Amino acid sequence: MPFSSVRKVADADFPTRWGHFRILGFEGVVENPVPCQDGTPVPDRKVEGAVALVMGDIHSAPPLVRIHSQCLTGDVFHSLRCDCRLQLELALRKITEAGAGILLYEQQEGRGIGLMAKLKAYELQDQGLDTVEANVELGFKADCREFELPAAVLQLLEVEAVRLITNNPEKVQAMETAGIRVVERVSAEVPAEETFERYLKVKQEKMGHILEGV
Ligand SMILES: Nc1nc2c(ncn2[C@@H]2O[C@H](COP(=O)(O)OP(=O)(O)OP(=O)(O)O)[C@@H](O)[C@H]2O)c(=O)[nH]1
Ligand SMILES: [Zn+2]
Repeated sequence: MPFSSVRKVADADFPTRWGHFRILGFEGVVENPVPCQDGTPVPDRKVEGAVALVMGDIHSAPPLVRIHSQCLTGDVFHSLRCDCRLQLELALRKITEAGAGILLYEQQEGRGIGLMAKLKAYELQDQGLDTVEANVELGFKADCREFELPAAVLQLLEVEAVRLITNNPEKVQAMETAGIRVVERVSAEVPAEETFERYLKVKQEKMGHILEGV
């Protein structure tokens, strides 16, 4: 389900607490998106946005790249139900230390089910279901994300090979399928807090995440 058009809509200066980036905005059209929830009709096409924080020379060698999926609860409120915020910080630190890299922030909140559905999934998790079972109970797949837009953004940035910061082998596979060579997987593992230990265990056991300390 290719993007018929991906275009850069903005490119601006972006100082952060970690280091000095440029912030780029991209927009793409997904043709025939795959349905994610049982019984819910999907439009023929939808417009999606993604943000890239870019630092340094990203062309003379495969750059560090983090594809971070939106997690309002973690990224904004520093939730300790999940490891997202800590992973975001880890990635920004690694890129800054390397002096070069790309953080792609894509907007498939809640592994693509959306914010309200994710909050409903949290309710179900409070009743004992795990992160996968809760999605399924709500009629969703365990993971509804598609990574064509991040891959297309990398192609637009003329980046063909990357060192991908992730614990998720499916993300590596998704990049390779979309034509981005992953020359190295760089671990995105963060120290487990008690509040999200079980969540990590489920990601390891049911979603195949590579986690050494869990
Ligand atoms: N549906 C759902 N989404 C969640 C839950 N907890 C976190 N998320 C979302 O999960 C996404 C991040 O995916 P993860 O499974 O944590 O990690 P990943 O991106 O697959 O892999 P890494 O690259 O290793 O981080 C974000 O969009 C979060 O909003 C949950 O309990 N239910
Ligand atoms: Zn999260």
